[in-house]
This record gives sequence, structure tokens and C-alpha cells, in this order.
Amino acid sequence: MTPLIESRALTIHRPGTTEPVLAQVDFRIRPAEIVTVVGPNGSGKSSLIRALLGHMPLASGAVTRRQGLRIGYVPQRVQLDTAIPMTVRRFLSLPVRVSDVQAEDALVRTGVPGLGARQLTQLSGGQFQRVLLARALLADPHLLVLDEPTQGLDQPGIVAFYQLIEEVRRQTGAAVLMVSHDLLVVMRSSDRVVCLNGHVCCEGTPQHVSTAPEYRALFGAGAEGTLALYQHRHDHDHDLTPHVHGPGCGHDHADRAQG
Ligand SMILES: Nc1ncnc2c1ncn2[C@@H]1O[C@H](COP(=O)(O)OP(=O)(O)OP(=O)(O)O)[C@@H](O)[C@H]1O
Repeated sequence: MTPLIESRALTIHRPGTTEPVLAQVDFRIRPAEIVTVVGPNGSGKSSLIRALLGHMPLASGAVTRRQGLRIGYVPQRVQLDTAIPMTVRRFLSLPVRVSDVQAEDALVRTGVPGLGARQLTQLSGGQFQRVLLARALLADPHLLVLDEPTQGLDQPGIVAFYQLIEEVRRQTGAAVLMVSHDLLVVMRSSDRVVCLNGHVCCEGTPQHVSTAPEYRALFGAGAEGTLALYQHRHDHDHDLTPHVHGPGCGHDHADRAQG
């Protein structure tokens, strides 16, 4: 299946230097996949997202986006100018004007119906994330890109948000590319996990990544047992990419089981 977005040997340097933020990253996401990028702070997750979206220059390598690809993007940070009052309804019409019916429909789909008249500054963190998701869905995206969408939410809020993401994927067939630190819940919701630390350390199904030595080295050996509690049970098959190692991993993986 043709990937929606693909990178080959993607390399990014810190602005104005030759110091790599990301080196030789091969990445792809296919239709209807949920892929989560994990990694420590500063490992290049947001940079990868921005480069894949074409918001950041590459030092070398290439990014290919499928022609006509519609992307709904929920950025990591949204700067709200609290001096300028803005209702949810108006926010949903930025940058593309939508009808009242379309706006309310998007709010219903993301579980926050009737919030249109509310000021953005009067929303809870969870409501705001759902409004951001509603706005992203209004683009009728083939691919939803979410950069740490559950920041500031409590654990039930995080679980509910990821359930919503899975529901959106089920309803729309959109692929989902996420960055997250909420490892346990994310791993449950993802088809494939990419573990990043300046390069791709390991990649595969959540079950595979959770037992990979590279992942455990980054997140601690205790992570494995806990993750087992959260294993995502599929009732369907996916065309999964097998485990792939990035350059610089420096270990023998000839006997490693895939996926
Ligand atoms: N505009 C910038 N100018 C200089 N350095 C930057 C810039 N943006 C990011 N970096 C650096 O690039 C590296 C990767 O940052 P990035 O935000 O991609 O990491 P991240 O994995 O998303 O981190 P976090 O989990 O903390 O959000 C970091 O060392 C960061 O300091």
C-alpha cells in the first residue's frame, strides 16, 4: 500500500549548525495506521513531525507526501492570545471557514457538543484538546497528526482521548501519527511504535518495542512488565512493518523476533 508520508535518510541539523537533531530516519505511515513516536525529551520527535509536514528544512534525505494528501494537524502548543476573545465556533473557522452545521458536527464527533459559543479561554484542558481535534477533523483528513495531544490531562482524560482517537480512525479511516509521552495508553492504541533518540532506535508493534533492549535502555526495564497489562488486542490484521534498526544502534539483532 502506498505510504501517505515517507521519509528516506531524513537528517535535520540544529539551526545554523551541522549538529544533527535527527540522523538518517527512514519512516513511513500507511492509510488507516495508528503510529506513535516515542522517545525522551529532546530526542527529535516534534522535529520529525515538522519535517514530515514540510515545516522544517532537511539537511539531507527526502520526504515524500502522497499527492493530494489532506492532513489534520494538532500541534504541541497553541499560543492563545488571551487579549483577543475568541469563541470555539470562530476558532473552528480558522483558517478555513466552515458552516455552523459542520462546526457542530465536528464538536459532536469529538464529544464536546454545544461548546460553540464558549470562549476558548473558558475551556478545560480536555475540552480544548477535543476542540483542537474537532478543528483538525474539519479538514476531512487522510492523516491526523497529533503532537503530544494529552499534555496536561489527567489519567482518565488521557484514556478517554485515546479511545476517541481510535473511534475517529474507525469512523473515518484516517491514519493517525502521534507523538506522546503517555507510553502505556499510547502503546495500547497504536498499531506501530517508533522509538526515537536522534535516530530510530527500534520500531515495530507495541509488544515488540516494549521488550526491545533499546526501548528498555531508554525507558527503564520496569516498563516492560507494566506494558504487558496494556496490550492492545486486535480483532483484525494489519500490514505491519517489521522491526527495523536505525544506524548507530550498534548491537547484534540477527536473532531478534519481528513484530
Ligand atoms: N528552534 C530550535 N532551535 C534550536 N534548537 C532546537 C529548535 N527546536 C528544537 N531544537 C532542538 O532539537 C532537539 C530536538 O527537539 P524536539 O522538540 O524535536 O524534541 P522532542 O523529542 O519533541 O522533545 P520533547 O519531548 O521535549 O517535546 C532538542 O535538542 C532541541 O533543543
